[in-house]
Amino acid sequence: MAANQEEQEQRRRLLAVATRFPLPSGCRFSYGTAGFRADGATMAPAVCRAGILAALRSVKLAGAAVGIVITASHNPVGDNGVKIADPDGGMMAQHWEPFADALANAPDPDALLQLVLQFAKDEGIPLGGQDTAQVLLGRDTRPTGAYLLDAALQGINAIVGARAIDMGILTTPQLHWMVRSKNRGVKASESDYFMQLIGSFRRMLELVPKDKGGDEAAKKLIVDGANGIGGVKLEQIKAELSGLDISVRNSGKEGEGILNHMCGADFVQKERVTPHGFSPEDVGVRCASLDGDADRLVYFRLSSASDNRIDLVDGDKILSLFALFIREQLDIINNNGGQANKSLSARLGIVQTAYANGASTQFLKSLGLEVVFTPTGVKYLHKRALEYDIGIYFEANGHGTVVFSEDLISQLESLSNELASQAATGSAQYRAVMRLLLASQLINQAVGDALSGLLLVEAILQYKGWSFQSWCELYSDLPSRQLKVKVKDQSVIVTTDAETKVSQPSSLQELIDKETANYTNGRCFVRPSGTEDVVRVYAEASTQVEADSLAKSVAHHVERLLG
Ligand SMILES: CC(=O)N[C@H]1[C@@H](OP(=O)(O)O)O[C@H](CO)[C@@H](O)[C@@H]1O
Ligand SMILES: [Mg+2]
Repeated sequence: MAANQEEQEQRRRLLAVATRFPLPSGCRFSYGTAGFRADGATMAPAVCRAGILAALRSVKLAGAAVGIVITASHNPVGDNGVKIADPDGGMMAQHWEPFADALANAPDPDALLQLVLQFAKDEGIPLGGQDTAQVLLGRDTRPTGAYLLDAALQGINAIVGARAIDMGILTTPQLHWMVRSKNRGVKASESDYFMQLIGSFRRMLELVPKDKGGDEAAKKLIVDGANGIGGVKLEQIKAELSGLDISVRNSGKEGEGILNHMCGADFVQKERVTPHGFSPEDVGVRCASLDGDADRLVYFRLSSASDNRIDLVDGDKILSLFALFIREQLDIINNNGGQANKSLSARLGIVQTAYANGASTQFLKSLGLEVVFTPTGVKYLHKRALEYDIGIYFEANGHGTVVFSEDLISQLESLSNELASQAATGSAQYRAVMRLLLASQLINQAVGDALSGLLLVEAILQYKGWSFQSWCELYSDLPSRQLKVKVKDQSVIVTTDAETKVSQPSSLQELIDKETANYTNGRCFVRPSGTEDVVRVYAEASTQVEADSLAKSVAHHVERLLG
């Protein structure tokens, strides 16, 4: 096609697709903490436009694969959403979010066309060429998933030269992993993903010290699959996880229950009660809970047969376990009889948000670890973690992972080769090097992944010979309370210092300070949610009664000031 014809074709396609997916009146989409989310039945225009956006992103990045995930994570089953993964498997670069918002809210076909043409011109995106973009798509088990997949495909196909590849029904982290792998030129199918997880898990178990493993009861694990895709995938692979005896509840099977309803990681972490599908017979057994798209993981144990209380191990304690394990391996490697040529220089960093329990931060700092804070949302945490050789990040709600720098991986590889060539594969140092290399393969470095996180937790518990109880006892959580306040306009609240302080309205911060000063170990902050139409209030104090009371009084101020 001649250049002019290509341009005409590009215009025609954009106008046609925008005409097929008009924006319903009164709808306003915002790319929020984790993409666009709303009632699934209203999402098609936003998802179609996310398709256009993803294809443009791929053209901009010279045809590197970009991902689209259709999911609303832990939200109720009627909701759905869409988010875009960049070529490295992480979240879409934040400087494209204003364009994402503008595109999703373009009021009519002509406005949409002009917006795309202008943006392409400003960003230097060459439109109209052949084979210019590839977009991988995945969706969770929601009933609106197939319908929204079609909307996304139509959006992608509206960009001339773009190719859509439907990867099927997947966990969110699987799709992120596939995008990352494809762009690194390694095999990127679902079976490659499972092979990597299962293979590295098995090899980690082979490195468990002989006096630690072997306890049959410790192998028993019950997993709450939130009636979502995580349970389905775990059922598929659990027979191959030889060191573990897993049973899946809320597995997503027909008739077992509703997605995220009274179950799943968000429910367990926020409500702190036994999820649906568990019985008094499960008291004392180690349990894990995934969210609806399996990118969050928390652990718990039923405390007693007579009520529904649980002992919770949240993202902060998973992070602490990972940090201890990694630090221990680095210490073993570097404590090698002073052979400087065989040591590693690795900067280990921990990234948390203001929602991290204060006791976890104190614990990590007491180990001498560097702990930094970012605003809420994986896009911030992940980016910060990449600044270290090993960056570990977790949100308290269980979303997190570990990222390893390329440089550290090559240092580890050459150290392992060197030790192997000296017939030192039985040495403690070699085994520690291998544990780190295997952990870097087991953990999903693209994004937080409940399945890979769960396998790393299980491998570490076996390595340390720890029960759930020993893990729980790492430190005691400070009592905390989270509340949601509905206000007229949540965007009135502006925060600073990684969301720990309100800068506007300034009178609100003064009130928070005044209330907090009344409590021993009091800590409190408020911020507008990026996924729900609410203001969130978080409070911590020495007792539960005090944490509740601090949260309540601050919530009251928010209500009074913002209406
Ligand atoms: C307090 C809390 O749990 N906030 C969650 C929630 O964001 P909000 O912006 O707070 O609505 O959803 C995000 C996406 O899943 C997750 O990253 C974040 O941690
Ligand atoms: Mg999720």
